Amino acid sequence: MIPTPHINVSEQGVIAETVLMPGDPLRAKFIAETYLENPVQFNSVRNMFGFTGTYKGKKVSVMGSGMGMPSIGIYSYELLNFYGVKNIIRIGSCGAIQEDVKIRDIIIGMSASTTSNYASQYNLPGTYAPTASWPLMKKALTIAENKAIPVKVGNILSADIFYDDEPEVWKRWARMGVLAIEMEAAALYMNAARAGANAICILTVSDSLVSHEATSAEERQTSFTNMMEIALELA
Ligand SMILES: Nc1nc2c(nc(Br)n2[C@@H]2O[C@H](CO)[C@@H](O)[C@H]2O)c(=O)[nH]1
Repeated sequence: MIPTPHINVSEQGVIAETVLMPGDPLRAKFIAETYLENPVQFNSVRNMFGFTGTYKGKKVSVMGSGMGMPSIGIYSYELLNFYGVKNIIRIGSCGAIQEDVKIRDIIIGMSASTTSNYASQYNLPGTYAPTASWPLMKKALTIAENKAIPVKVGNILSADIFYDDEPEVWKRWARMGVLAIEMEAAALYMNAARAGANAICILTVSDSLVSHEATSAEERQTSFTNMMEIALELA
């Protein structure tokens, strides 16, 4: 059923089997123009830009996911179920909730706890654990090691709320060892698992709820070089 309601592509093969997904479509444009050879734009529906090009000769696509699980839930579902995408690599930003997780650190989400009800659609008789795909995790860690890029790997929280009415609620998640908060990974991991495909979430820490430090919006968009190198090599 293509084109899908949110991606205006009518042929298979226009979108690569591996798609990088930043939250911000402007960051997808920046990545395509900065890192890909011969990038071709394939989507502009609702300004959720998507591009396909090559990186070191490998075909790869990059497309914005939007903020929040409803948004990444729509785009990743269509990519995985209607466009033959096999691997989705979320590249994003997050807020640290551990003392030893500093701004600009790189985190890979081994699992994604969540406050979302996204899993309720599967009617499971228990608590599902949204988990990154091991083949992508193994390769990402090898790439990071070879490039001497330090990464922290662990449980992250995919929240539905950015401005929580109880501002200190993150401390309860921190007590459980959760490294950082973002708003997309859990839905991506569930969609990928349900589609028999692979997904991973590589994040740069752009703010800390512990130290109250934050990087500027400009820094968020352009200074994620290390994360990009891992993600592109992984693709
Ligand atoms: N809920 C939440 N999301 C965050 C935070 N820091 C960052 Br960057 N994010 C991510 O950035 C966007 C919100 O600014 C969302 O897409 C989240 O994934 C944070 O402290 N909390």
